[in-house]
Amino acid sequence: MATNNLFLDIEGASSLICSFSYVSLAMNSTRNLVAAARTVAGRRIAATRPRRQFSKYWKPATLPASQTETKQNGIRSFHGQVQLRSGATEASNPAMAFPCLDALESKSATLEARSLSSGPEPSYTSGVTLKYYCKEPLLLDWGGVLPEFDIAYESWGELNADKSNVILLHTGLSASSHAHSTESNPKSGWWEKFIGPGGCLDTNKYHVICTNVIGGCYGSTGPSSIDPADGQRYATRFPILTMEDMVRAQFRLLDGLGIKKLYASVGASMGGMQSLAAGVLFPERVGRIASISGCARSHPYSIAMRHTQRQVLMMDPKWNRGFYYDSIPPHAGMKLAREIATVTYRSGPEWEQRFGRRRADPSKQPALCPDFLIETYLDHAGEKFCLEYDANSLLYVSKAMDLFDLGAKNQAASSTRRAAHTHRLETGQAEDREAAMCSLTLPDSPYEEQPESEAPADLNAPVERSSGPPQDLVLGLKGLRDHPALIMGVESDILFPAWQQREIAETLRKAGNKSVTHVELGEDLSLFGHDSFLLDLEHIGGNLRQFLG
Ligand SMILES: N[C@@H](CCO)C(=O)O
Repeated sequence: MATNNLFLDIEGASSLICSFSYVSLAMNSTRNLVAAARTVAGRRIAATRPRRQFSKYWKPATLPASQTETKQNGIRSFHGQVQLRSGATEASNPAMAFPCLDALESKSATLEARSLSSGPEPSYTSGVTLKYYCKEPLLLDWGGVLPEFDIAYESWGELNADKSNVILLHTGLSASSHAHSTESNPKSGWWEKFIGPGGCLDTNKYHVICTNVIGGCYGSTGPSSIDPADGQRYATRFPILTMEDMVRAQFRLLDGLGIKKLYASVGASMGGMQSLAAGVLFPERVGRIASISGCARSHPYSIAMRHTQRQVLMMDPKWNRGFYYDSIPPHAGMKLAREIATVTYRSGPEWEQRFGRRRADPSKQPALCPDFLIETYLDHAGEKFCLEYDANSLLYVSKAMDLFDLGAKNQAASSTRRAAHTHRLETGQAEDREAAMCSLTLPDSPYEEQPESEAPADLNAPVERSSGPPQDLVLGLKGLRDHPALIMGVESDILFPAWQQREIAETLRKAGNKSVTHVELGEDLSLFGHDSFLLDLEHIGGNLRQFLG
């Protein structure tokens, strides 16, 4: 039996009205309804009254006064109300209602019923796309292999005769290839206003291609795909990915389409990382680069923010170490992860203007569930996303972002690893499964705080600016010295802060690039933080249009 939507109302000292509804495939007898109500109520008040006390003291005083049954998609839901009488002394204060938790349980119940009646059915899909199937294996940077893979992609604008007008558009973390509406999928895309005839990505001139990244869940091969080796979903048997792996897969698509060189590689956020990586990996095949709100390597704060998202998700028991595809997806963990992510995507100043300190309903008592408008906004953002995107994709793609580092040392280490793994594949040596498994162990002793230096630090002292970008990055980006580059950032971005785009621009210049355009949008122009790239057509779009010519 599953239960949901419980509202508790303490009436006086001795009775409790328990409204309940639950979905069930079988249960409908009056006796069971009462039992359901008691179970539900007992669970809710367990925090203030241990359950055994509950069963001892709270007895049904009435049978359900009314009960209704609804049926949707073959799922039967029962709703009713029962009065329970208490024989216990009252606590000093009434127990609090938690509608936000009830809603979560309700969602679990609905999903459970759905999976029982119709089998698992992932809701993350963006509609019709083109698909490129690559039957050649893809060796990944950390030694994993995809024996074959699909790339979902969409395109807009005519491809010219010599295929020289292609713009490869890279997505942010959660976007699909659907950047703009198409004939087969007329829904608005995530850059609907940026792409089109005469637009920033002008489809009168350019053939724009956007792909879903490998590791994703919108048609490209990812953890929810079937492993051809055993016919089961990869789940967390999917190998660790890097940005460079995603870009290599995209270039396989370009090979398949006969496109030798891009007019431009364009992307924002994670796509801003990839637009640089494309140039670094395939300098001869990329004409120009636009990297918006991106970086040349992830910094610890952004890794930390993604770490917290992954942790809340992995702590959801429904995540089940990644093997949830036959069951209920970890929607609660996903919801929380998206709430944290949303905090990093927008900006304090925007929320100051938009929500201030307003509460959703100031006439009500403050609650521990979402209450301030900003809380209800985050709750909504989490709710919207939690079943749209595959949880394992979030883990893999976000980890790939953490691993991003275009510094020369990291590139060299990656090349060495790739050479060893290529040799293994070419000589047909079996993989050493032990070595390929994650052998990370927790440290024997917890992280220890380092002792403070003797002299007290002056926390208000101005931050010393280093004399220039790190040499490791300069060496790492030296292959881009001849590529015209647009590097754009937004002052209110806390996830990819503006200093990271300054760093890219300075690094490119130091590497000898004389065609770097660096634009930083101040708070007076763009208040939307990291997500400005999705919203600010005038400034983000305008500068991009100018750069592309
Ligand atoms: N809000 C964007 C930003 C991260 O790229 C996304 O979810 O994709």
